[in-house]
Amino acid sequence: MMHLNLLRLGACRVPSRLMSTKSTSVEINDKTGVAILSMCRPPVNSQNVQFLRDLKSSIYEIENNKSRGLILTSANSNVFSAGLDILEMYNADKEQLGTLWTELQNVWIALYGSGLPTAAAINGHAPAGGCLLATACEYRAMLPNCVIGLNETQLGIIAPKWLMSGYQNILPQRLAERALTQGRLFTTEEALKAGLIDEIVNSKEEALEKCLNFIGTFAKVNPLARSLTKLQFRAANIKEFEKIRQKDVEDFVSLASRPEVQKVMGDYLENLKKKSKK
Ligand SMILES: CCCC/C=C\CC(=O)SCCNC(=O)CCNC(=O)[C@H](O)C(C)(C)COP(=O)(O)OP(=O)(O)OC[C@H]1O[C@@H](n2cnc3c(N)ncnc32)[C@H](O)[C@@H]1OP(=O)(O)O
Repeated sequence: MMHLNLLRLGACRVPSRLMSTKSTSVEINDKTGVAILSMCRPPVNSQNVQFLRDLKSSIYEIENNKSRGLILTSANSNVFSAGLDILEMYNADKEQLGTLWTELQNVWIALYGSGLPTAAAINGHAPAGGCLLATACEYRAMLPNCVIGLNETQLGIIAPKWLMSGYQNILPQRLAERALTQGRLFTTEEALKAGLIDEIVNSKEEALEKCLNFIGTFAKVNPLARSLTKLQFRAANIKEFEKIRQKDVEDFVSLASRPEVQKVMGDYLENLKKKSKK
């Protein structure tokens, strides 16, 4: 009887810390049952194979533990995620490129296809793969003086359709096309104006609070009805992705291993290193 009461009170249903991997940590808010998934691969949460595998397993763990929602954020102070780890794409062989891309696909489908309410507390820059993660979520709160966007064309690579779908769900077609072809990074203020983010916040705490409030708006909605409705909106993108999944890996490998694309990546990396030494 006592055990039943405890369960009703939720006292042992939700642990305060669920799981950690090498590059992620998950905390459950005891009051709300919402999971905060923090990415922690310093300095910039660049997405290598291990990081992507950790992220995927944390997302599924949160989903399987029947949390009430998922908030994605960064444990680093000024970067949400710098996107794919260019060091793992530069001078990599075809097998390594294929594995990296497959893991990026796996994370995207885990997050984009999650039935839970999802929100991104963007407490730093979110270029490329960082923007991909943020736009796979349903809501975004972001700190000022940061950038977000899909800048792939600047690296000589093309964002395939599935990768653009979060962007396309949010931005008007004309703006999305222009931003993607330009490889544009939006400042926080521009992102709010364009509708790419929902709120500008002054601290990570405020970002988390806004995300919690967003997830709280579903408190009185039947979770199954909510989740199926969300997935109806996303079904066409998911179906299309599943159809081309393998070919998409082959296309990426073929593009990313071209000498001219490797050269752009090498130069880009060198510029990044020069900038960080200044
Ligand atoms: C078909 C293809 C579709 C492709 C889909 C996804 C592709 C990608 O995700 S490609 C990755 C694109 N990412 C970027 O263009 C971001 C590059 N980084 C930055 O612009 C800045 O680092 C950032 C604004 C995120 C943060 O700026 P700072 O806080 O000033 O940090 P630093 O620039 O000094 O960087 C610190 C340190 O990290 C290294 N770094 C940064 N980004 C990456 C990265 N993506 N991969 C690997 N390494 C990265 C940077 O070189 C510095 O290293 P050190 O010089 O050794 O300190």
